[in-house]
This record gives sequence, structure tokens and C-alpha cells, in this order.
Amino acid sequence: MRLVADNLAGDRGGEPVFDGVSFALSNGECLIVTGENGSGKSTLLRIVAGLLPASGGSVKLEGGGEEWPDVMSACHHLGDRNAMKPALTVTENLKFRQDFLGRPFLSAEEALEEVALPSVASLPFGYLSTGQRRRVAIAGLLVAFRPVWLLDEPTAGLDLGSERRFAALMRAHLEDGGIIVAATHVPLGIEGAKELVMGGGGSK
Ligand SMILES: Nc1ncnc2c1ncn2[C@@H]1O[C@H](COP(=O)(O)OP(=O)(O)OP(=O)(O)O)[C@@H](O)[C@H]1O
Repeated sequence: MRLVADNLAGDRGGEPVFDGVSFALSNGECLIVTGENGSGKSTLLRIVAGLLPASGGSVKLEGGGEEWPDVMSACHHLGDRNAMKPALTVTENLKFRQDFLGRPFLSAEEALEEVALPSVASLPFGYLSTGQRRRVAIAGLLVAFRPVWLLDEPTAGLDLGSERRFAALMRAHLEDGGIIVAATHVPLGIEGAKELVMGGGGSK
């Protein structure tokens, strides 16, 4: 499987944000996207996920077969809003996500163990702290299998132990043949990752 972006361009509100972005990632590869505030990292991830149209170029998933015909079907997009319902409990949110997305992977209980948060299972998501919300959103990556993880500042709000646990989860996903694109301002602890610098430079 290969995730291939070719000469992608994106705009917001009719204004160009970036152009000429190309990369190719095979199974087990990670791309770290860096760049100053407003350089278009979140916009790029949303375009790759199929949540926004590209204003130029293309992004494709090659070799996904009938199971993963395009990037949208094959990806988890972890955005800054966590995509959880505040009035539902943590477990209800995770089970809803699993039922909605299909291809169950870990149970809600197992996923919460992975982020070391079993204690919040029966609390409404809206009661949680910023870092706890992020950790539950990370658990959301684990309740349904998707080969491509698109992560927007995934460690924002995480304490050091949670950062380390999440790095181990990302490494396990890559070892299992997954693909990761992560926008970040801080190192994520993934050795051998490719790098794309927005607003200047290119992928290397
Ligand atoms: N809905 C929108 N309408 C108009 N402009 C937008 C919209 N969303 C983002 N922008 C603009 O698009 C540009 C790129 O924003 P984006 O969020 O992709 O940057 P970023 O690199 O992720 O920034 P940060 O490091 O601050 O998270 C910014 O100038 C921003 O103001």
C-alpha cells in the first residue's frame, strides 16, 4: 500500500495556503509535517483525509484493494477537536465510534488500558481534562482498524508519560505496516520518519 501526494495545493477561504507538496509513503513509513503557525499543516491533513478539496494536484492510496479503495476509507483523522460527544460517557463514545466506523480492533476497555485511563470509562467525555480528552481520542484510533493515521498535533496537552505511551502506540502501528502522517511542533519519538517542512523546503 502507498499513500501518494502529487503536487498538492490547498487554499482556505479562497486564499492559497500551500502548493507543490509531494510525498510517497509505503507500509511502515511515517511523515512528520512541521512548519510555522498558519503554514497549512492542518489544511494539508484535512485535504489528505478528504475533508477538504485540494485546489491542485492529487492524493491517492495505491494498493488498498477493494477493502481500502481510497484514503478516506482507509484513514483515521485525529483533529484538534477530538470528535467526541461531551454528554456521552467515554465508553459510550468509543463504542459508538467502533460501531459507526466498523472493522473493530481493540475493545473500548482495552483501548482505555492502552492510554492508561480505565478510571474515566464511565465519566461523560465533557468532564475530562484537556489531556484526558486527547488520550481518549487516541484510544479512538484503536477501537476501529484503519491503516492510515492522520494526526494533527497529536501530543497537544499530553503529559510526559502519555507522550511516551503514544509514541509506543505509533511505533506499533508502523511495525504492523500502518502509515502515519503527523503534524507537530514537537518531536514525536519516531526514528527514521520522513519530514515535510511547510512554508519552505520540501520532503526529505
Ligand atoms: N476555515 C477557514 N477559513 C479561512 N481561512 C482559514 C480557515 N481555516 C484556516 N484558515 C487559514 O489557513 C491558513 C492555514 O491554517 P492551518 O490551520 O492549516 O495552519 P497550521 O500550519 O496547521 O497552523 P498551526 O501551527 O497554528 O496549527 C491560516 O492562515 C489560517 O488562518
